[in-house]
Amino acid sequence: MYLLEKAPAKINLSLDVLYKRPDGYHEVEMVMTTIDLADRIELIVLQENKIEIESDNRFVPNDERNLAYRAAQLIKDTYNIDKGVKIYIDKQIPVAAGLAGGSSDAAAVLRGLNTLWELGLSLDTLAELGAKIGSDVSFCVYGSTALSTGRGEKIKELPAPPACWVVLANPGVGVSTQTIYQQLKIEGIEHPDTEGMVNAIEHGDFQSICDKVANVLEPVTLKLCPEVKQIKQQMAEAGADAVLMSGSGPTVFSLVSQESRAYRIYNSLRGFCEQVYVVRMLGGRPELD
Ligand SMILES: C[C@](O)(CO)[C@H](O)COP(=O)(O)OP(=O)(O)OC[C@H]1O[C@@H](n2ccc(N)nc2=O)[C@H](O)[C@@H]1O
Ligand SMILES: Nc1ncnc2c1ncn2[C@@H]1O[C@H](COP(=O)(O)OP(=O)(O)OP(=O)(O)O)[C@@H](O)[C@H]1O
Repeated sequence: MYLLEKAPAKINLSLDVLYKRPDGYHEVEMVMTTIDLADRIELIVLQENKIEIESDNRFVPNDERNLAYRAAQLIKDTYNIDKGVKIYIDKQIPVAAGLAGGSSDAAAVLRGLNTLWELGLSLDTLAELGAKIGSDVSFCVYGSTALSTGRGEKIKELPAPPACWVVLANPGVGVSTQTIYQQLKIEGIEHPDTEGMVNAIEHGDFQSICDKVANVLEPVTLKLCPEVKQIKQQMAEAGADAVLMSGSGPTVFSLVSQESRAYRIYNSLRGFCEQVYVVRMLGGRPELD
């Protein structure tokens, strides 16, 4: 038995940190949406009781450090499954880039194994399981657009933002999420207008969405990775409607209402940046089979 599952990347349209919690995590308020840059996850049921990971990307671990492996292990342990699975990861999302590649792979494995092993679990149950793997996994289980709170695992679905183009540029250096949160100084943060962003999305107001994009982790990553500033400047000069770093970075994205301008930005960054993409925002939730 075999199943193919798409694992789309996310971008943070706004990211606020409220305080550091006693458990070491940070209380956040984030608006996230999925884009059509996606890994392809192939799942093949094995009769032997083991989990195998294979990937074409040398930065992707092939053992229990892989979030996709942990997702399969969690499903097996929770529901006493004594079958195995081979997981092939066709990596399209840059690694350690602030685009939740690993989290989305894990979410795709949760959805896929739910189908393959006929477990009949709801998306809500899969999202609860996902929170045990990582803070971004619950969002990735649902996909679409959402306000995430708590440490990121509490999800309130929002309507899809107005259709637009998203240009992504990654300087080709990975950034550790843990390091960025550790170096954030909570006092003095200029908090994004999260409520305003949610309103803008609910009203389908593209201009207001562009005005309100903000990420409190951006200045922290900027210090470690000055390329982020250069990419932002170049995107703005080439005509982006909005420019922001996603998650803990270092990927920078532009929102652009017109295809021709999106390609102008893309062309201005090619050669300067290792990985540049033009994609669309996705809107809806994935269907369970
Ligand atoms: C930066 C974002 O990607 C934005 O969407 C997320 O907040 C991070 O999500 P993630 O990579 O799934 O994070 P996890 O794997 O749960 O945690 C990685 C590390 O980031 C830090 N972390 C993460 C989430 C959070 N709300 N507070 C934190 O302080 C912790 O040090 C943790 O050890
Ligand atoms: N399936 C996976 N794909 C990519 N990296 C993975 C995967 N599983 C584990 N990892 C490890 O996780 C680290 C972070 O990778 P990932 O691409 O998920 O980062 P990210 O996009 O910055 O995540 P986030 O936006 O959730 O903080 C990598 O350095 C890698 O070693």
